[in-house]
Amino acid sequence: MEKPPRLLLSRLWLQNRVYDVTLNSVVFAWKEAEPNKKRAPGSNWNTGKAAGSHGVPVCEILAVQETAEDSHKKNVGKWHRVPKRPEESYQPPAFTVFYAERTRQHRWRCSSVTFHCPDWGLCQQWVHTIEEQLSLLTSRPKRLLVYINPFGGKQQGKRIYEQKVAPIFSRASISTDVIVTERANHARDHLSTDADLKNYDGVVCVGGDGMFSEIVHGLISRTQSDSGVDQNCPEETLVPCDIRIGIIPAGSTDCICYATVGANDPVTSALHIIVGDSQPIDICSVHHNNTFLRYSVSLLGYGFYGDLLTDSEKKRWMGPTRYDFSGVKTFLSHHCYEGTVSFLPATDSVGSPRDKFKCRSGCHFCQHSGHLPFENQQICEEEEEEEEEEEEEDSVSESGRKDVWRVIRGKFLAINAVSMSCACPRSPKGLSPAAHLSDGTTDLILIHKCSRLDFLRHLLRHTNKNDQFDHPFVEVHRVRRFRFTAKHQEVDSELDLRETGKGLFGQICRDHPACGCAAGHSTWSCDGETLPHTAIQASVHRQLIKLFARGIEDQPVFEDSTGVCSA
Ligand SMILES: CCCCCCCCCCCCC/C=C/[C@@H](O)[C@H](COP(=O)(O)O)NC(=O)CCCCCCCCCCCCCCC
Ligand SMILES: Nc1ncnc2c1ncn2[C@@H]1O[C@H](COP(=O)(O)OP(=O)(O)O)[C@@H](O)[C@H]1O
Ligand SMILES: [Ca+2]
Repeated sequence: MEKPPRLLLSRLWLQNRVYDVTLNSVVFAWKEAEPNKKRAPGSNWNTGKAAGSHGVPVCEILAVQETAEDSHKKNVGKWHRVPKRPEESYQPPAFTVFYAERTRQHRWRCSSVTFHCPDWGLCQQWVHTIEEQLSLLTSRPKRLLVYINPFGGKQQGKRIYEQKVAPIFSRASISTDVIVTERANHARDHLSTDADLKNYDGVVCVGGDGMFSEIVHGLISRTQSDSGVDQNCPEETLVPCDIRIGIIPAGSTDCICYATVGANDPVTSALHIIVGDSQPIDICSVHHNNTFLRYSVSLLGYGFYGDLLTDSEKKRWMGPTRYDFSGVKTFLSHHCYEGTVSFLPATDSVGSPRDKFKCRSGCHFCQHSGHLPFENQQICEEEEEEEEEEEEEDSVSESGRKDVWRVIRGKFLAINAVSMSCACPRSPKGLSPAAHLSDGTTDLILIHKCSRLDFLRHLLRHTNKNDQFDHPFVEVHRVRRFRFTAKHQEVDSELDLRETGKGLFGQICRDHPACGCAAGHSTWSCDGETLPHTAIQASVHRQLIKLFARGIEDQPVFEDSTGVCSA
């Protein structure tokens, strides 16, 4: 590949050693000019191939500034390798470049390097030229609207933002308006009606998956109402949201952050926001008949995860450990639930949930997978309903494509639909390790009735390398739409859930220990919120929102465009 033209080349000092420092539009690099001299061990950083050679992609430079004011003495984030200054009072002209550095397990941190120049003119030339290159990076946000949930996770959201994130934003000259929420749905309501979104290049969510869900609901609702789209219509094609969302993890599960960045680390997330990353994300809309219920980004779960969540809500005071406590309790109760799942498999999708390879940064599947128009799917669905077949039902859509709705009746311990892997610290590979972030599909995981021991074996496989789908009682399908109806609703279809309410069904549940599965029903948990209906239909909307993320990187790879840069 042809090297971009060099913009600057100077011989400068770094820690009393002489370096040849270069800048082109892609890489800022420095190489020791006298490499044979004895050097302190461990002086390479992550991109160093040869000892004394270093490079930073321009797109990962956070800021540059003249160092006369001795900026590195300020308490800005967690800076590393603070350069030594000459002892004498005379301060030679110097500039500092702040950049994102990769460390272990997909974490990034702030780093900096300070070069001393022979004169101020050269120093200013470096600062201006680097600033000029940064100003060409148009995907970087300048103004952000930040929502902090002070009660998420371990109630550290405000502290995390103030101590770890705000200083880095300020270093990168990002201006922010910060709203600390005062009640649940404060952020959602503000975004869906009041917020003047034209003033911002992005929205930042400091909290967990539940808080992120609020932001998503606010933004999607706002976008649809601005475009005259009716969210209550399940077949409606929704309008994608323009504005990107950044997640600063400060919740209990933080799976959306973990599954899109590879770590749940506030500094890493802040750096992905600053460099202006963009990762589209699939969203699943959930309806009950023609009533919109919620959007799901991570886990839409019935049975095990629904019951677990319902129980854990009463234990919010426990913080994140409420999930482990309720997990054990729900596991021991071992309820299964009878019902019918029907789904439209993503037959035109090239991927499968059993694939060995995973969705990674720049994923080819996500970029190229298409999606069926809703009209075609609707035709198939109606034919399926008329025929009332139990097994598979085929039809040919108007486009000539063969669409297949499948219907599965059974007794389930869990029904999980995940539009992304749902990787999180509890399960680093997630509920569906090969799920894609933005391919327009969701992985539907059905755990049929089985023994406690078998279910435990299945759960344990979420924490090790074994395949959690390789059990006779587990099936997994990659789908575009699905429906669920609980057994009791099939028997008495006239029953109106809206009138009878959750209280009555709670009673039915307790009255019928669900080991027999005949009458009990569970609750759907949707990204940590419970849904008021058990009969639902869900549709995936491909790439409806965008995050300040880039997906999980396999191995950091840098272009070697100066002959200095490396991996
Ligand atoms: C035996 C160990 C089994 C470990 C199984 C771990 C599977 C974990 C999969 C987690 C998927 C998470 C999907 C994300 C959901 C979130 O959107 C959502 C909201 O998050 P927020 O509170 O941050 O706002 N979070 C949740 O719904 C919570 C899911 C919690 C999963 C914890 C599971 C613990 C299971 C423990 C079983 C113990 C069996 C022990 C038998 C002796
Ligand atoms: N100021 C607030 N007071 C009470 N609840 C809030 C507030 N702000 C947000 N919430 C709600 O708190 C819930 C949990 O938030 P989240 O940040 O996801 O934490 P966690 O991961 O611990 O569940 C969300 O459903 C959100 O709507
Ligand atoms: Ca997906």
